Amino acid sequence: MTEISEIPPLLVKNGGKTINLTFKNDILSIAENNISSRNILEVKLNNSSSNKFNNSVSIEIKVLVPYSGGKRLWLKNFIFEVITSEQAASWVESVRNVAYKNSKPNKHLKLVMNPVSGKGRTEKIFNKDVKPIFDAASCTYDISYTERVNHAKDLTIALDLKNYDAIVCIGGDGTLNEVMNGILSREDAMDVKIPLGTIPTGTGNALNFSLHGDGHGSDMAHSALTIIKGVPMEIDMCSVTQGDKRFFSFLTQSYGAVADCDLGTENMRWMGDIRFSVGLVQAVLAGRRYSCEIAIKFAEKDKELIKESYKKGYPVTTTKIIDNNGDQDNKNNNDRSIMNNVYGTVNDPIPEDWEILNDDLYLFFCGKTPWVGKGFLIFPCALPSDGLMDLVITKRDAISKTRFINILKNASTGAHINYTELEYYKIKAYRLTPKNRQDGYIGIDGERIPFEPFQVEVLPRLITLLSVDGNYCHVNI
Ligand SMILES: Nc1ncnc2c1ncn2[C@@H]1O[C@H](COP(=O)(O)OP(=O)(O)OP(=O)(O)O)[C@@H](O)[C@H]1O
Repeated sequence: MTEISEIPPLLVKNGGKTINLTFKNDILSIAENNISSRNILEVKLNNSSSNKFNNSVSIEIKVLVPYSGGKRLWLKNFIFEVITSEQAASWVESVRNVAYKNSKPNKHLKLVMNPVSGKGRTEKIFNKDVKPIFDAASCTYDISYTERVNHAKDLTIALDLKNYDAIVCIGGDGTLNEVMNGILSREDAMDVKIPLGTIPTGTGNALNFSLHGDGHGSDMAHSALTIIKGVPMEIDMCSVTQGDKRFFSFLTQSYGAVADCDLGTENMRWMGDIRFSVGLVQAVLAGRRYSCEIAIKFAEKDKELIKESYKKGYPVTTTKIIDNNGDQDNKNNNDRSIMNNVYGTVNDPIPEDWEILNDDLYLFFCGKTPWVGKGFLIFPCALPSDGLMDLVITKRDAISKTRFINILKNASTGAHINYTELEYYKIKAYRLTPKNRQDGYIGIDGERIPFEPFQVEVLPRLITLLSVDGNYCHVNI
């Protein structure tokens, strides 16, 4: 806003009156709401033969105006007849410079569209809610439609990236996961800097909630705006090994009640978001026993320290948070050649300094993003590139079923982590070996993987996203 106030006022005609057009007064009063430079999509001078003013020059401003309590944005065009066209030309230039101070104007985008994501209305949603905003910002694009599982990954591997300013996934988190795995499977993976954006037409859209918070996470206009005006943000990726396979996760790995409710409720998709809550209660009441051995390389065990560090901005230099084993190098090293696992794979012996837990659990949930769905802020201290994963564990013998469900209800605000029965850690790596059952659910970024041991570690800053301000949406903990 400070930059906007630096733009001098411009005399224009509006409704027969001559007014001083400034962003602080006139545009704001017309829009009856606050407009920041981020919301200005395009401003240009027109010869009035093409609009309602005769033989004069007009100024046209396309902005996204907040409405509905600021939760939604509405695309509006304002047109004013200008008094002096020379003065107007320099005014337009100033506004453009402010509006695109931190981002490239007129981006050319690669859109990867999953037509079956969410309720299968992806293209309709795009055409109605997103395309007009991209057009208003003079963004151009070409679209590839995914036709099968892993198609987004294959498309990304084959993509000529130099043609684009960003890759935009129009779908859910599964589509994003495939595109990220596609980038990291390319021969030039270590040199790829192209940022990813997301239009949340999936069912969960965890990344978009993490970028924009609960209020704006499912809003198409906010998401489009972040693609147009967003700031690059590097994120860590979790390298997962299972059997002889290796792949990447950017959101979560889950075992226990949350995995069952996420993956075991495909038949309830018609319910939308509610299916997760219904599934969770079902899974817990069914009294399933989630036994496993977990070997963990801890970084920080003290919940209060984790919260304090988050408030101050990770990473902090407490003696506890920093461990060695070459990891410190990893964390501070900008060299993206660190695609190799520091801790080997699930087929190697467990490193000696890892701690082993053998417990029956309700929940094992590990992740890199604060929100894992609307109203589900399970990892409030998660950060995009602290080189660590956040881990939530609840042991069966520590808590009753109803208490567990009640604590998880508090995950809408992140307050669940204040309950002593819920363990919250920062970790570097772990191996989970399911026990006592032949089959069950293990979820990686919300997709099911075989019910077999798997190992995960964090590799720093491998993918770049477009974000609102270079961080995930701030959480008040
Ligand atoms: N044409 C297609 N037909 C069938 N499956 C597809 C097709 N295109 C993509 N897929 C698969 O659809 C799966 C789900 O996609 P996506 O995650 O984007 O949507 P979602 O499941 O609705 O959202 P979320 O993951 O946020 O819950 C992906 O794993 C992808 O492989």
